[in-house]
Amino acid sequence: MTEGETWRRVAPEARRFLRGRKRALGRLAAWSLLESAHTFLGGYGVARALDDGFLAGRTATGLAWLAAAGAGALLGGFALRGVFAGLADLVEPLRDGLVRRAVRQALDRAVADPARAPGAGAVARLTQQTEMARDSFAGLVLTARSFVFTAVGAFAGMAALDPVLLLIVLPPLLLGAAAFLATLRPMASVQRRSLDTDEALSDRVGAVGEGLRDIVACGGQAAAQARVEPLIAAQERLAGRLARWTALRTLALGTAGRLPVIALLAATPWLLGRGITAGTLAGGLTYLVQALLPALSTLMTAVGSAGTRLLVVLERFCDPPPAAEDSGSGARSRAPVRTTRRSAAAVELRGVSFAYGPGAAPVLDGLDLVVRPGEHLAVVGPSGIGKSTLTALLAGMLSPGAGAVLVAGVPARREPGAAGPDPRRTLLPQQAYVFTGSVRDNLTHLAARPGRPAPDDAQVLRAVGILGLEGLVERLGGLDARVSPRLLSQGEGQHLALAAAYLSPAPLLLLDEATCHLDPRTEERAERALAARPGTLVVVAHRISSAARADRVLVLDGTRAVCGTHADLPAGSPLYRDLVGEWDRAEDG
Ligand SMILES: Nc1ncnc2c1ncn2[C@@H]1O[C@H](COP(=O)(O)OP(=O)(O)OP(=O)(O)O)[C@@H](O)[C@H]1O
Repeated sequence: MTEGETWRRVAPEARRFLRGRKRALGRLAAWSLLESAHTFLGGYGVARALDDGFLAGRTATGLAWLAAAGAGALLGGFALRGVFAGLADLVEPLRDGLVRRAVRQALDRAVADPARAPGAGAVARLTQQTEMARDSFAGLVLTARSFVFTAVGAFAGMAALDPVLLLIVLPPLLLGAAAFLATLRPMASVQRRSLDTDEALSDRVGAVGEGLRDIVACGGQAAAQARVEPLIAAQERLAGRLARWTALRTLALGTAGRLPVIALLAATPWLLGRGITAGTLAGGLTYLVQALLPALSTLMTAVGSAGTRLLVVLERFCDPPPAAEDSGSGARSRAPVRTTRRSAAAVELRGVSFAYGPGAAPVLDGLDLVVRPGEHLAVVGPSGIGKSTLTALLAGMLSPGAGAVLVAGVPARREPGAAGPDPRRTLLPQQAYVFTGSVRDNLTHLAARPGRPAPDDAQVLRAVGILGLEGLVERLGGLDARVSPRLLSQGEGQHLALAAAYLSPAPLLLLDEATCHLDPRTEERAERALAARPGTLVVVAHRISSAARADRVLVLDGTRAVCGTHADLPAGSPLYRDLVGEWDRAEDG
Protein backbone atom coordinates (compact mmCIF):
# COMPACT_ATOMS: atom_id res chain seq x y z
CA MET A 1 0.00 0.00 0.00
CA THR A 2 1.31 3.43 -0.89
CA GLU A 3 1.58 6.35 1.51
CA GLY A 4 -1.25 8.09 -0.35
CA GLU A 5 -3.54 5.09 0.14
CA THR A 6 -2.55 4.85 3.78
CA TRP A 7 -3.25 8.52 4.30
CA ARG A 8 -6.60 8.26 2.49
CA ARG A 9 -7.59 5.47 4.91
CA VAL A 10 -6.28 7.15 8.03
CA ALA A 11 -7.37 10.74 7.24
CA PRO A 12 -11.18 10.27 7.57
CA GLU A 13 -10.69 8.51 10.92
CA ALA A 14 -8.34 11.28 12.09
CA ARG A 15 -10.83 13.97 10.99
CA ARG A 16 -13.67 12.20 12.81
CA PHE A 17 -11.55 11.92 15.95
CA LEU A 18 -10.52 15.59 15.90
CA ARG A 19 -14.03 16.84 15.05
CA GLY A 20 -15.27 15.20 18.22
CA ARG A 21 -12.68 17.03 20.30
CA LYS A 22 -13.10 20.64 19.30
CA ARG A 23 -13.14 21.87 22.90
CA ALA A 24 -9.90 20.11 23.81
CA LEU A 25 -8.29 21.53 20.66
CA GLY A 26 -9.57 25.03 21.46
CA ARG A 27 -8.12 24.86 24.99
CA LEU A 28 -4.79 23.67 23.61
CA ALA A 29 -4.71 26.51 21.05
CA ALA A 30 -5.50 29.14 23.71
CA TRP A 31 -2.67 27.99 25.99
CA SER A 32 -0.31 27.77 23.02
CA LEU A 33 -1.13 31.33 21.95
CA LEU A 34 -0.19 32.50 25.41
CA GLU A 35 3.04 30.54 25.07
CA SER A 36 3.85 32.34 21.80
CA ALA A 37 3.81 35.67 23.66
CA HIS A 38 6.94 34.37 25.39
CA THR A 39 8.65 33.84 22.01
CA PHE A 40 7.68 37.32 20.83
CA LEU A 41 8.94 38.98 24.00
CA GLY A 42 12.17 36.95 23.93
CA GLY A 43 13.57 38.50 20.72
CA TYR A 44 11.79 41.83 20.92
CA GLY A 45 12.95 42.38 24.52
CA VAL A 46 16.60 41.68 23.58
CA ALA A 47 16.43 44.10 20.61
CA ARG A 48 14.86 46.90 22.63
CA ALA A 49 17.17 46.29 25.59
CA LEU A 50 20.17 46.82 23.27
CA ASP A 51 18.88 49.66 21.05
CA ASP A 52 16.87 51.65 23.58
CA GLY A 53 18.78 50.61 26.68
CA PHE A 54 22.39 49.51 26.88
CA LEU A 55 23.63 50.89 23.50
CA ALA A 56 21.85 54.21 24.17
CA GLY A 57 23.47 54.45 27.61
CA ARG A 58 20.17 53.82 29.45
CA THR A 59 21.01 50.80 31.55
CA ALA A 60 17.76 50.88 33.53
CA THR A 61 15.69 50.75 30.30
CA GLY A 62 17.84 47.89 29.06
CA LEU A 63 17.33 45.97 32.27
CA ALA A 64 13.60 46.68 32.17
CA TRP A 65 13.35 45.17 28.66
CA LEU A 66 15.34 42.14 29.73
CA ALA A 67 13.02 41.79 32.72
CA ALA A 68 10.07 41.90 30.31
CA ALA A 69 11.69 39.11 28.27
CA GLY A 70 12.22 37.15 31.50
CA ALA A 71 8.60 37.68 32.49
CA GLY A 72 7.68 36.31 29.04
CA ALA A 73 9.63 33.14 29.91
CA LEU A 74 7.65 32.79 33.16
CA LEU A 75 4.43 33.30 31.22
CA GLY A 76 5.58 30.62 28.77
CA GLY A 77 6.18 28.18 31.62
CA PHE A 78 2.73 28.87 33.03
CA ALA A 79 1.17 28.36 29.58
CA LEU A 80 3.03 25.08 29.13
CA ARG A 81 1.36 23.74 32.27
CA GLY A 82 -2.04 24.38 30.65
CA VAL A 83 -0.83 22.79 27.41
CA PHE A 84 -0.02 19.51 29.13
CA ALA A 85 -3.41 19.40 30.84
CA GLY A 86 -5.14 20.00 27.47
CA LEU A 87 -2.96 17.35 25.80
CA ALA A 88 -4.27 14.60 28.05
CA ASP A 89 -7.85 15.36 26.95
CA LEU A 90 -6.77 14.71 23.39
CA VAL A 91 -4.42 11.79 23.76
CA GLU A 92 -6.11 9.49 26.27
CA PRO A 93 -9.34 9.07 24.23
CA LEU A 94 -7.17 8.06 21.25
CA ARG A 95 -5.47 5.36 23.31
CA ASP A 96 -8.80 4.10 24.70
CA GLY A 97 -10.33 3.94 21.22
CA LEU A 98 -7.36 2.06 19.81
CA VAL A 99 -7.33 -0.48 22.63
CA ARG A 100 -11.04 -1.12 22.02
CA ARG A 101 -10.31 -1.61 18.35
CA ALA A 102 -7.35 -3.91 19.00
CA VAL A 103 -9.44 -6.20 21.17
CA ARG A 104 -12.39 -6.14 18.74
CA GLN A 105 -10.12 -6.99 15.82
CA ALA A 106 -8.56 -9.88 17.70
CA LEU A 107 -12.01 -11.24 18.61
CA ASP A 108 -13.36 -10.76 15.07
CA ARG A 109 -10.39 -12.59 13.71
CA ALA A 110 -10.81 -15.45 16.13
CA VAL A 111 -14.51 -15.75 15.22
CA ALA A 112 -13.86 -15.49 11.48
CA ASP A 113 -11.11 -18.08 11.44
CA PRO A 114 -10.60 -19.97 14.70
CA ALA A 115 -7.76 -22.00 13.23
CA ARG A 116 -5.77 -18.84 12.66
CA ALA A 117 -6.90 -16.90 15.68
CA PRO A 118 -4.23 -14.54 16.96
CA GLY A 119 -2.51 -15.77 20.08
CA ALA A 120 -1.84 -13.82 23.26
CA GLY A 121 1.42 -12.60 21.73
CA ALA A 122 -0.40 -11.00 18.81
CA VAL A 123 -2.90 -9.29 21.10
CA ALA A 124 -0.07 -8.05 23.31
CA ARG A 125 1.65 -6.70 20.21
CA LEU A 126 -1.51 -4.85 19.19
CA THR A 127 -1.90 -3.26 22.61
CA GLN A 128 1.77 -2.38 22.61
CA GLN A 129 1.17 -0.66 19.28
CA THR A 130 -1.66 1.38 20.83
CA GLU A 131 0.82 2.66 23.43
CA MET A 132 3.19 3.47 20.60
CA ALA A 133 0.41 5.37 18.81
CA ARG A 134 -0.51 7.29 21.96
CA ASP A 135 3.07 8.34 22.67
CA SER A 136 3.71 9.25 19.05
CA PHE A 137 0.48 11.23 18.84
CA ALA A 138 1.23 13.11 22.07
CA GLY A 139 4.76 13.94 20.89
CA LEU A 140 3.49 15.05 17.53
CA VAL A 141 0.75 17.31 18.89
CA LEU A 142 3.13 18.82 21.40
CA THR A 143 5.86 19.63 18.90
CA ALA A 144 3.59 20.66 16.01
CA ARG A 145 1.69 23.04 18.23
CA SER A 146 4.91 24.35 19.74
CA PHE A 147 6.40 24.98 16.28
CA VAL A 148 3.31 26.72 14.90
CA PHE A 149 2.93 29.06 17.85
CA THR A 150 6.67 29.65 18.17
CA ALA A 151 6.75 30.54 14.48
CA VAL A 152 3.81 32.92 14.97
CA GLY A 153 5.65 34.67 17.82
CA ALA A 154 9.02 34.70 16.03
CA PHE A 155 7.74 35.87 12.64
CA ALA A 156 5.59 38.54 14.29
CA GLY A 157 8.63 39.66 16.28
CA MET A 158 10.90 39.79 13.19
CA ALA A 159 8.24 41.68 11.24
CA ALA A 160 7.94 44.12 14.15
CA LEU A 161 11.71 44.62 14.27
CA ASP A 162 12.27 44.81 10.48
CA PRO A 163 10.52 42.75 7.77
CA VAL A 164 13.78 42.43 5.81
CA LEU A 165 14.88 39.88 8.42
CA LEU A 166 12.19 37.56 7.11
CA LEU A 167 13.51 37.91 3.54
CA ILE A 168 16.89 36.59 4.63
CA VAL A 169 15.76 33.90 7.03
CA LEU A 170 12.80 32.36 5.21
CA PRO A 171 14.40 31.00 1.96
CA PRO A 172 16.93 28.61 3.64
CA LEU A 173 14.34 27.67 6.21
CA LEU A 174 11.82 26.73 3.53
CA LEU A 175 14.47 24.92 1.45
CA GLY A 176 15.43 22.70 4.38
CA ALA A 177 11.80 22.08 5.27
CA ALA A 178 10.98 21.08 1.66
CA ALA A 179 13.95 18.69 1.53
CA PHE A 180 12.80 17.20 4.80
CA LEU A 181 9.23 16.76 3.54
CA ALA A 182 10.55 15.02 0.42
CA THR A 183 12.13 12.32 2.60
CA LEU A 184 8.89 11.60 4.46
CA ARG A 185 7.16 9.29 1.96
CA PRO A 186 10.06 7.02 1.07
CA MET A 187 11.09 6.83 4.70
CA ALA A 188 7.58 5.95 5.85
CA SER A 189 7.38 3.24 3.22
CA VAL A 190 10.67 1.69 4.41
CA GLN A 191 9.48 1.98 7.99
CA ARG A 192 6.20 0.24 7.17
CA ARG A 193 7.94 -2.61 5.39
CA SER A 194 10.29 -2.91 8.31
CA LEU A 195 7.32 -3.17 10.70
CA ASP A 196 5.62 -5.76 8.45
CA THR A 197 8.79 -7.80 8.22
CA ASP A 198 9.28 -7.53 11.95
CA GLU A 199 5.77 -8.90 12.56
CA ALA A 200 6.20 -11.69 10.02
CA LEU A 201 9.56 -12.54 11.57
CA SER A 202 8.19 -12.68 15.09
CA ASP A 203 5.26 -14.86 13.93
CA ARG A 204 7.57 -17.22 12.10
CA VAL A 205 10.14 -17.41 14.85
CA GLY A 206 7.28 -18.00 17.31
CA ALA A 207 5.95 -20.87 15.21
CA VAL A 208 9.42 -22.40 14.89
CA GLY A 209 9.96 -21.98 18.63
CA GLU A 210 6.73 -23.80 19.43
CA GLY A 211 7.69 -26.76 17.26
CA LEU A 212 11.38 -26.78 18.07
CA ARG A 213 11.43 -30.22 19.64
CA ASP A 214 9.62 -31.77 16.69
CA ILE A 215 11.82 -29.91 14.24
CA VAL A 216 14.99 -31.24 15.87
CA ALA A 217 13.51 -34.73 16.25
CA CYS A 218 12.68 -34.84 12.52
CA GLY A 219 15.97 -33.26 11.46
CA GLY A 220 14.13 -30.28 10.03
CA GLN A 221 16.60 -27.61 11.19
CA ALA A 222 17.63 -26.72 7.65
CA ALA A 223 13.99 -26.29 6.54
CA ALA A 224 13.19 -24.17 9.61
CA GLN A 225 16.29 -22.07 9.01
CA ALA A 226 15.30 -21.59 5.37
CA ARG A 227 11.94 -20.24 6.49
CA VAL A 228 13.38 -17.72 8.94
CA GLU A 229 16.58 -16.58 7.23
CA PRO A 230 15.05 -14.64 4.31
CA LEU A 231 13.09 -12.50 6.76
CA ILE A 232 16.19 -11.75 8.82
CA ALA A 233 18.04 -10.77 5.64
CA ALA A 234 15.11 -8.57 4.55
CA GLN A 235 15.04 -6.87 7.94
CA GLU A 236 18.77 -6.22 7.71
CA ARG A 237 18.40 -4.69 4.23
CA LEU A 238 15.56 -2.48 5.44
CA ALA A 239 17.57 -1.31 8.44
CA GLY A 240 20.35 -0.24 6.04
CA ARG A 241 17.92 1.69 3.85
CA LEU A 242 16.40 3.32 6.90
CA ALA A 243 19.85 4.48 7.99
CA ARG A 244 20.52 6.02 4.55
CA TRP A 245 17.23 7.94 4.61
CA THR A 246 17.98 9.09 8.14
CA ALA A 247 21.30 10.53 6.92
CA LEU A 248 19.49 12.48 4.17
CA ARG A 249 16.97 13.72 6.67
CA THR A 250 19.76 14.93 8.96
CA LEU A 251 21.15 16.92 6.02
CA ALA A 252 17.74 18.54 5.49
CA LEU A 253 17.55 19.32 9.19
CA GLY A 254 20.98 20.94 9.02
CA THR A 255 19.91 23.09 6.07
CA ALA A 256 16.77 24.29 7.82
CA GLY A 257 18.43 24.58 11.22
CA ARG A 258 21.80 26.16 10.48
CA LEU A 259 21.59 27.92 7.11
CA PRO A 260 19.24 30.74 8.28
CA VAL A 261 21.73 31.72 11.02
CA ILE A 262 24.64 31.66 8.58
CA ALA A 263 22.61 33.70 6.06
CA LEU A 264 21.76 36.31 8.69
CA LEU A 265 25.37 36.59 9.84
CA ALA A 266 26.62 36.77 6.25
CA ALA A 267 24.12 39.52 5.48
CA THR A 268 25.09 41.56 8.55
CA PRO A 269 27.34 44.11 6.71
CA TRP A 270 24.63 44.69 4.12
CA LEU A 271 21.95 45.01 6.80
CA LEU A 272 24.00 47.43 8.87
CA GLY A 273 24.56 49.46 5.68
CA ARG A 274 20.78 49.64 5.27
CA GLY A 275 20.54 51.21 8.72
CA ILE A 276 19.45 48.13 10.64
CA THR A 277 20.51 48.43 14.27
CA ALA A 278 22.64 46.00 16.25
CA GLY A 279 19.67 45.41 18.56
CA THR A 280 17.44 44.38 15.65
CA LEU A 281 20.13 41.96 14.44
CA ALA A 282 20.55 40.52 17.93
CA GLY A 283 16.77 40.22 18.26
CA GLY A 284 16.57 38.39 14.90
CA LEU A 285 19.34 36.00 15.98
CA THR A 286 17.58 35.42 19.30
CA TYR A 287 14.39 34.42 17.45
CA LEU A 288 16.37 32.03 15.27
CA VAL A 289 18.70 30.46 17.78
CA GLN A 290 16.53 30.34 20.85
CA ALA A 291 13.05 29.78 19.45
CA LEU A 292 12.48 28.98 15.81
CA LEU A 293 15.29 26.58 15.02
CA PRO A 294 14.99 24.42 18.15
CA ALA A 295 11.22 24.20 17.58
CA LEU A 296 11.75 23.31 13.92
CA SER A 297 14.36 20.72 14.72
CA THR A 298 12.12 19.12 17.36
CA LEU A 299 9.18 19.14 14.95
CA MET A 300 11.15 17.56 12.13
CA THR A 301 12.49 14.85 14.40
CA ALA A 302 9.01 14.20 15.77
CA VAL A 303 7.34 14.12 12.32
CA GLY A 304 10.12 11.95 10.96
CA SER A 305 10.01 9.34 13.69
CA ALA A 306 6.80 9.62 15.72
CA GLY A 307 4.70 10.82 12.74
CA THR A 308 5.71 7.99 10.46
CA ARG A 309 5.32 5.48 13.26
CA LEU A 310 1.89 6.88 14.08
CA LEU A 311 0.73 6.63 10.46
CA VAL A 312 1.93 3.07 10.16
CA VAL A 313 0.39 1.99 13.47
CA LEU A 314 -2.93 3.76 12.81
CA GLU A 315 -3.19 2.04 9.44
CA ARG A 316 -3.25 -1.27 11.28
CA PHE A 317 -6.30 -0.19 13.25
CA CYS A 318 -8.31 1.20 10.33
CA ASP A 319 -10.87 -1.01 8.65
CA PRO A 320 -9.08 -2.60 5.73
CA PRO A 321 -10.17 -1.98 2.14
CA PRO A 322 -12.16 -4.71 0.39
CA ALA A 323 -10.15 -7.54 -1.10
CA ALA A 324 -9.81 -7.83 -4.88
CA GLU A 325 -13.42 -7.28 -5.63
CA ASP A 326 -13.41 -5.88 -9.07
CA SER A 327 -12.19 -6.73 -12.44
CA GLY A 328 -8.76 -6.49 -13.79
CA SER A 329 -5.59 -7.60 -12.32
CA GLY A 330 -4.84 -10.05 -9.63
CA ALA A 331 -7.65 -11.59 -7.77
CA ARG A 332 -4.69 -13.50 -6.38
CA SER A 333 -2.07 -12.15 -4.05
CA ARG A 334 0.61 -13.44 -1.76
CA ALA A 335 0.28 -10.60 0.73
CA PRO A 336 -0.07 -11.67 4.35
CA VAL A 337 -3.67 -11.90 5.51
CA ARG A 338 -4.31 -8.98 7.81
CA THR A 339 -8.04 -8.60 7.14
CA THR A 340 -9.95 -8.98 10.36
CA ARG A 341 -13.20 -7.14 9.73
CA ARG A 342 -16.44 -9.06 9.55
CA SER A 343 -17.34 -9.42 5.87
CA ALA A 344 -20.60 -8.17 4.37
CA ALA A 345 -19.87 -10.09 1.17
CA ALA A 346 -21.76 -13.22 0.13
CA VAL A 347 -18.42 -14.93 -0.32
CA GLU A 348 -14.98 -13.71 0.61
CA LEU A 349 -11.62 -15.36 0.20
CA ARG A 350 -8.69 -13.75 1.96
CA GLY A 351 -5.26 -14.96 0.94
CA VAL A 352 -6.52 -18.52 0.52
CA SER A 353 -3.99 -21.28 -0.16
CA PHE A 354 -4.81 -24.95 -0.42
CA ALA A 355 -2.83 -28.12 -1.17
CA TYR A 356 -3.98 -31.76 -1.02
CA GLY A 357 -1.20 -32.75 1.37
CA PRO A 358 1.80 -31.31 3.17
CA GLY A 359 4.26 -31.94 0.33
CA ALA A 360 1.86 -31.34 -2.56
CA ALA A 361 2.02 -28.27 -4.79
CA PRO A 362 -0.67 -25.77 -3.86
CA VAL A 363 -3.80 -25.86 -6.00
CA LEU A 364 -4.76 -22.37 -4.81
CA ASP A 365 -2.11 -19.92 -3.68
CA GLY A 366 -2.96 -16.67 -1.90
CA LEU A 367 -6.35 -16.20 -3.59
CA ASP A 368 -8.34 -13.07 -2.71
CA LEU A 369 -11.91 -12.77 -3.95
CA VAL A 370 -15.07 -10.97 -2.97
CA VAL A 371 -18.47 -11.97 -4.38
CA ARG A 372 -21.25 -9.53 -3.60
CA PRO A 373 -24.69 -10.67 -2.47
CA GLY A 374 -26.87 -11.34 -5.50
CA GLU A 375 -23.92 -11.60 -7.87
CA HIS A 376 -23.57 -14.30 -10.52
CA LEU A 377 -19.95 -15.45 -10.81
CA ALA A 378 -18.62 -17.96 -13.31
CA VAL A 379 -15.38 -19.83 -12.60
CA VAL A 380 -13.34 -21.01 -15.56
CA GLY A 381 -9.92 -22.55 -16.13
CA PRO A 382 -8.22 -25.58 -17.67
CA SER A 383 -8.85 -29.08 -16.42
CA GLY A 384 -7.31 -29.86 -13.07
CA ILE A 385 -6.60 -26.22 -12.23
CA GLY A 386 -8.67 -26.13 -9.02
CA LYS A 387 -12.24 -25.12 -9.90
CA SER A 388 -13.82 -28.00 -7.97
CA THR A 389 -11.35 -27.44 -5.12
CA LEU A 390 -12.54 -23.84 -4.92
CA THR A 391 -16.22 -24.85 -4.79
CA ALA A 392 -15.41 -27.50 -2.16
CA LEU A 393 -13.75 -24.79 -0.05
CA LEU A 394 -16.81 -22.56 -0.47
CA ALA A 395 -19.04 -25.48 0.45
CA GLY A 396 -16.98 -25.98 3.61
CA MET A 397 -15.98 -29.50 2.56
CA LEU A 398 -12.30 -28.53 2.65
CA SER A 399 -10.37 -26.15 4.92
CA PRO A 400 -7.82 -23.72 3.53
CA GLY A 401 -4.19 -24.32 4.47
CA ALA A 402 -3.79 -20.57 4.85
CA GLY A 403 -6.15 -17.62 4.70
CA ALA A 404 -9.87 -17.47 5.33
CA VAL A 405 -12.92 -18.60 3.35
CA LEU A 406 -16.00 -16.73 4.51
CA VAL A 407 -19.61 -17.34 3.48
CA ALA A 408 -22.00 -14.65 4.66
CA GLY A 409 -19.21 -13.28 6.83
CA VAL A 410 -18.37 -16.42 8.79
CA PRO A 411 -16.01 -19.31 8.03
CA ALA A 412 -17.32 -21.62 5.31
CA ARG A 413 -16.17 -24.68 7.26
CA ARG A 414 -18.64 -25.31 10.04
CA GLU A 415 -17.84 -26.38 13.55
CA PRO A 416 -17.50 -30.18 13.83
CA GLY A 417 -20.78 -31.64 15.01
CA ALA A 418 -22.98 -28.87 13.54
CA ALA A 419 -26.35 -30.46 12.83
CA GLY A 420 -28.22 -30.65 9.51
CA PRO A 421 -27.31 -29.15 6.15
CA ASP A 422 -25.63 -25.74 6.21
CA PRO A 423 -28.48 -23.27 5.59
CA ARG A 424 -26.10 -20.79 3.94
CA ARG A 425 -25.40 -22.72 0.73
CA THR A 426 -26.33 -25.52 -1.60
CA LEU A 427 -23.74 -27.29 -3.72
CA LEU A 428 -24.70 -29.14 -6.90
CA PRO A 429 -21.86 -31.35 -8.14
CA GLN A 430 -21.54 -32.69 -11.66
CA GLN A 431 -22.98 -36.00 -10.53
CA ALA A 432 -26.59 -35.08 -9.77
CA TYR A 433 -28.04 -36.44 -6.57
CA VAL A 434 -31.30 -38.21 -7.41
CA PHE A 435 -32.72 -40.79 -5.06
CA THR A 436 -35.42 -43.41 -5.10
CA GLY A 437 -38.51 -41.56 -3.94
CA SER A 438 -41.29 -39.40 -5.32
CA VAL A 439 -40.66 -36.67 -7.86
CA ARG A 440 -41.90 -34.22 -5.24
CA ASP A 441 -39.36 -35.47 -2.66
CA ASN A 442 -36.55 -35.19 -5.20
CA LEU A 443 -37.57 -31.62 -5.94
CA THR A 444 -38.06 -30.44 -2.37
CA HIS A 445 -35.35 -32.21 -0.33
CA LEU A 446 -33.02 -29.18 -0.49
CA ALA A 447 -35.81 -26.89 0.71
CA ALA A 448 -36.28 -28.80 3.97
CA ARG A 449 -35.12 -26.60 6.83
CA PRO A 450 -36.01 -26.87 10.50
CA GLY A 451 -38.95 -24.59 11.25
CA ARG A 452 -39.65 -23.87 7.61
CA PRO A 453 -42.62 -25.45 5.77
CA ALA A 454 -41.74 -27.48 2.67
CA PRO A 455 -42.77 -25.80 -0.61
CA ASP A 456 -46.36 -26.61 -1.52
CA ASP A 457 -47.32 -28.18 -4.85
CA ALA A 458 -48.09 -24.78 -6.40
CA GLN A 459 -44.56 -23.60 -5.63
CA VAL A 460 -43.07 -26.86 -6.87
CA LEU A 461 -45.02 -26.69 -10.13
CA ARG A 462 -44.05 -23.09 -10.59
CA ALA A 463 -40.37 -24.07 -10.28
CA VAL A 464 -40.96 -26.95 -12.71
CA GLY A 465 -42.42 -24.45 -15.18
CA ILE A 466 -39.61 -21.91 -14.78
CA LEU A 467 -36.95 -24.57 -15.27
CA GLY A 468 -38.80 -26.10 -18.26
CA LEU A 469 -39.16 -29.44 -16.55
CA GLU A 470 -42.86 -30.04 -17.30
CA GLY A 471 -42.15 -32.66 -19.99
CA LEU A 472 -39.97 -34.78 -17.72
CA VAL A 473 -42.33 -34.55 -14.72
CA GLU A 474 -45.26 -35.54 -16.96
CA ARG A 475 -43.31 -38.41 -18.45
CA LEU A 476 -42.40 -39.65 -14.98
CA GLY A 477 -46.07 -39.58 -13.98
CA GLY A 478 -46.50 -36.36 -11.97
CA LEU A 479 -45.23 -35.20 -8.59
CA ASP A 480 -46.35 -38.37 -6.79
CA ALA A 481 -44.66 -40.71 -9.23
CA ARG A 482 -41.70 -42.70 -8.03
CA VAL A 483 -38.30 -41.86 -9.46
CA SER A 484 -35.84 -44.58 -10.15
CA PRO A 485 -32.38 -42.98 -10.56
CA ARG A 486 -31.18 -45.81 -12.80
CA LEU A 487 -33.88 -44.99 -15.33
CA LEU A 488 -32.93 -41.33 -15.71
CA SER A 489 -30.34 -40.01 -18.14
CA GLN A 490 -27.50 -37.93 -16.65
CA GLY A 491 -29.02 -34.81 -18.19
CA GLU A 492 -32.46 -35.56 -16.71
CA GLY A 493 -30.90 -36.14 -13.31
CA GLN A 494 -29.11 -32.77 -13.54
CA HIS A 495 -32.34 -31.08 -14.64
CA LEU A 496 -34.21 -32.41 -11.59
CA ALA A 497 -31.34 -31.43 -9.28
CA LEU A 498 -31.34 -27.87 -10.69
CA ALA A 499 -35.05 -27.52 -9.98
CA ALA A 500 -34.40 -28.74 -6.43
CA ALA A 501 -31.64 -26.11 -6.10
CA TYR A 502 -34.08 -23.49 -7.34
CA LEU A 503 -36.43 -24.35 -4.48
CA SER A 504 -33.65 -24.33 -1.90
CA PRO A 505 -33.73 -21.26 0.37
CA ALA A 506 -29.91 -21.16 0.66
CA PRO A 507 -28.62 -17.69 -0.20
CA LEU A 508 -25.59 -19.18 -1.98
CA LEU A 509 -25.84 -21.70 -4.80
CA LEU A 510 -22.68 -23.44 -6.00
CA LEU A 511 -22.89 -25.29 -9.31
CA ASP A 512 -19.82 -27.39 -10.08
CA GLU A 513 -20.34 -28.29 -13.73
CA ALA A 514 -23.86 -29.20 -12.67
CA THR A 515 -25.24 -28.49 -16.15
CA CYS A 516 -22.61 -30.31 -18.22
CA HIS A 517 -25.04 -32.98 -19.47
CA LEU A 518 -27.75 -30.50 -20.48
CA ASP A 519 -28.16 -29.14 -23.96
CA PRO A 520 -27.17 -25.45 -24.28
CA ARG A 521 -30.77 -24.16 -24.35
CA THR A 522 -31.84 -26.07 -21.24
CA GLU A 523 -28.63 -24.99 -19.51
CA GLU A 524 -29.31 -21.35 -20.38
CA ARG A 525 -32.87 -21.55 -19.09
CA ALA A 526 -31.79 -23.18 -15.83
CA GLU A 527 -28.89 -20.77 -15.22
CA ARG A 528 -31.01 -17.73 -15.93
CA ALA A 529 -33.66 -19.00 -13.53
CA LEU A 530 -31.09 -19.66 -10.81
CA ALA A 531 -29.44 -16.26 -11.35
CA ALA A 532 -32.82 -14.51 -11.11
CA ARG A 533 -33.61 -16.27 -7.85
CA PRO A 534 -32.79 -14.14 -4.76
CA GLY A 535 -29.26 -15.06 -3.72
CA THR A 536 -25.76 -15.47 -5.07
CA LEU A 537 -24.79 -17.90 -7.79
CA VAL A 538 -21.30 -19.33 -8.34
CA VAL A 539 -21.05 -21.56 -11.41
CA VAL A 540 -18.08 -23.59 -12.61
CA ALA A 541 -18.72 -22.90 -16.26
CA HIS A 542 -18.77 -25.70 -18.76
CA ARG A 543 -19.40 -23.58 -21.86
CA ILE A 544 -18.42 -20.09 -22.95
CA SER A 545 -22.11 -19.15 -23.10
CA SER A 546 -22.33 -19.91 -19.38
CA ALA A 547 -19.43 -17.57 -18.58
CA ALA A 548 -20.84 -14.88 -20.88
CA ARG A 549 -24.09 -14.84 -18.88
CA ALA A 550 -22.37 -14.22 -15.54
CA ASP A 551 -21.86 -10.78 -13.99
CA ARG A 552 -18.16 -11.58 -13.61
CA VAL A 553 -15.83 -14.41 -14.52
CA LEU A 554 -13.00 -15.72 -12.35
CA VAL A 555 -10.23 -17.20 -14.49
CA LEU A 556 -7.97 -19.65 -12.64
CA ASP A 557 -4.73 -20.31 -14.46
CA GLY A 558 -2.33 -21.76 -11.95
CA THR A 559 -0.01 -18.80 -11.51
CA ARG A 560 -2.52 -16.04 -11.06
CA ALA A 561 -6.26 -15.56 -10.95
CA VAL A 562 -7.99 -12.80 -12.84
CA CYS A 563 -11.52 -11.64 -12.28
CA GLY A 564 -13.49 -9.45 -14.65
CA THR A 565 -16.41 -9.28 -17.02
CA HIS A 566 -16.70 -11.51 -20.05
CA ALA A 567 -16.33 -8.44 -22.26
CA ASP A 568 -13.19 -7.10 -20.57
CA LEU A 569 -11.31 -10.30 -19.78
CA PRO A 570 -9.98 -11.22 -23.26
CA ALA A 571 -7.90 -8.02 -23.21
CA GLY A 572 -6.33 -8.81 -19.83
CA SER A 573 -6.17 -12.61 -19.75
CA PRO A 574 -4.49 -14.55 -22.56
CA LEU A 575 -5.83 -17.75 -20.98
CA TYR A 576 -9.40 -16.49 -21.16
CA ARG A 577 -8.81 -15.49 -24.78
CA ASP A 578 -7.62 -19.04 -25.51
CA LEU A 579 -10.52 -20.62 -23.63
CA VAL A 580 -13.03 -18.47 -25.50
CA GLY A 581 -11.37 -19.51 -28.79
CA GLU A 582 -11.43 -23.21 -27.87
CA TRP A 583 -15.05 -23.06 -26.76
CA ASP A 584 -16.04 -21.19 -29.93
CA ARG A 585 -14.30 -23.78 -32.11
CA ALA A 586 -15.94 -26.63 -30.16
CA GLU A 587 -19.35 -25.06 -30.61
CA ASP A 588 -18.73 -24.38 -34.32
CA GLY A 589 -17.57 -27.96 -34.80
N1 LIG B 1 -8.67 -35.65 -3.35
C1 LIG B 1 -7.60 -35.23 -3.99
N2 LIG B 1 -6.37 -35.61 -3.60
C2 LIG B 1 -5.26 -35.17 -4.21
N3 LIG B 1 -5.28 -34.33 -5.27
C3 LIG B 1 -6.47 -33.93 -5.72
C4 LIG B 1 -7.69 -34.35 -5.11
N4 LIG B 1 -8.72 -33.77 -5.76
C5 LIG B 1 -8.16 -33.03 -6.75
N5 LIG B 1 -6.83 -33.12 -6.71
C6 LIG B 1 -5.88 -32.43 -7.57
O1 LIG B 1 -6.07 -31.04 -7.40
C7 LIG B 1 -5.97 -30.36 -8.64
C8 LIG B 1 -7.24 -29.55 -8.85
O2 LIG B 1 -8.33 -30.42 -8.98
P1 LIG B 1 -9.79 -29.89 -9.25
O3 LIG B 1 -10.70 -31.06 -9.29
O4 LIG B 1 -10.09 -28.83 -8.27
O5 LIG B 1 -9.62 -29.24 -10.69
P2 LIG B 1 -10.74 -28.71 -11.69
O6 LIG B 1 -10.27 -27.41 -12.20
O7 LIG B 1 -12.08 -28.77 -11.08
O8 LIG B 1 -10.63 -29.81 -12.84
P3 LIG B 1 -11.77 -30.30 -13.90
O9 LIG B 1 -12.11 -29.14 -14.76
O10 LIG B 1 -11.04 -31.35 -14.65
O11 LIG B 1 -12.90 -30.84 -13.10
C9 LIG B 1 -5.76 -31.43 -9.69
O12 LIG B 1 -4.39 -31.46 -10.00
C10 LIG B 1 -6.18 -32.71 -9.03
O13 LIG B 1 -5.41 -33.77 -9.49
